[in-house]
Amino acid sequence: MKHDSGELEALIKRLLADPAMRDDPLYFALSQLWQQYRDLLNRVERITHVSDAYQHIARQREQSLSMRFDKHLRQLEKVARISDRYQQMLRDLNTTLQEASTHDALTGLANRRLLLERLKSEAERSERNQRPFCVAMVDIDHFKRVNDQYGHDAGDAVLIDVAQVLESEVREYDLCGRWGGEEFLILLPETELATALAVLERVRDCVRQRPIQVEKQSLTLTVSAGLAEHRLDQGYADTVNQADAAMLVAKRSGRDRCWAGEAPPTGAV
Ligand SMILES: Nc1nc2c(ncn2[C@@H]2O[C@H](COP(=O)(O)OP(=O)(O)OP(=O)(O)O)[C@@H](O)[C@H]2O)c(=O)[nH]1
Repeated sequence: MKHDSGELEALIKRLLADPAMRDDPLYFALSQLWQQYRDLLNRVERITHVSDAYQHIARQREQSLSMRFDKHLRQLEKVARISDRYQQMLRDLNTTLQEASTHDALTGLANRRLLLERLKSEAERSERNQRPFCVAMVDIDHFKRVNDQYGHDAGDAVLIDVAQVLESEVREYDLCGRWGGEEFLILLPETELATALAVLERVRDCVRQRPIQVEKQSLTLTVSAGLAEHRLDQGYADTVNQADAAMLVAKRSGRDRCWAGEAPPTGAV
């Protein structure tokens, strides 16, 4: 006869509870077996319980690890964002410093330092390629009068205005910078004297054609320019000096003009 486990357990309980069974020789063996069976069951249940608890803790730990991981990830993302912003700030600052060290604060044109750097590299390039380049020195005529009559601020505004005209009139590959005071230097790479003179005549004409507003008055300004072509047997500083000397000839000749090449002997103009 086959019992299912539930029926069998109920049968054993009934037998062990029956007083008439006490004298049965199998009673002792059955009760011992029953006790062993229950002890075994208790132990299995305890082990299962411990295992369940362990798995629960492990799950919780896993969950809190992933939560901790997410939190750290968010913190790292925040740090990365701050670091990106910081690096962008440094890059901007670097650009500003670079700009300030190479450009004139008033006019925004290249400053003397950048002009000298470019003159040096242009002289080297010219030697390598055996190609000429020209340097022009441009000076505003009677600029002191503007300062004297309208004040230094008006003089500054005039410098900015003239600088804009020069910058917009030279070619893209020319470099126009402020040499100092009311003097501007234009570097014309790979250009012969005749072409440079044509560019400078156009620039000069533009300044004269464009009245500048100073304190509700319209001023007509002129510039004088001196031009020199770089020679391979001389340094770029000599070329700059020649352009300066040529500019002084233009001034002495009556201003509002360009002078190209060697200065005539003293007293000839
Ligand atoms: N407003 C202003 N004036 C400046 C600046 N730098 C130089 N100057 C003035 O530029 C004037 C130059 O005068 P001068 O060298 O006598 O030359 P000029 O009056 O232009 O006469 P010519 O060059 O002979 O035609 C001086 O009054 C300087 O003070 C500047 O940054 N701003």
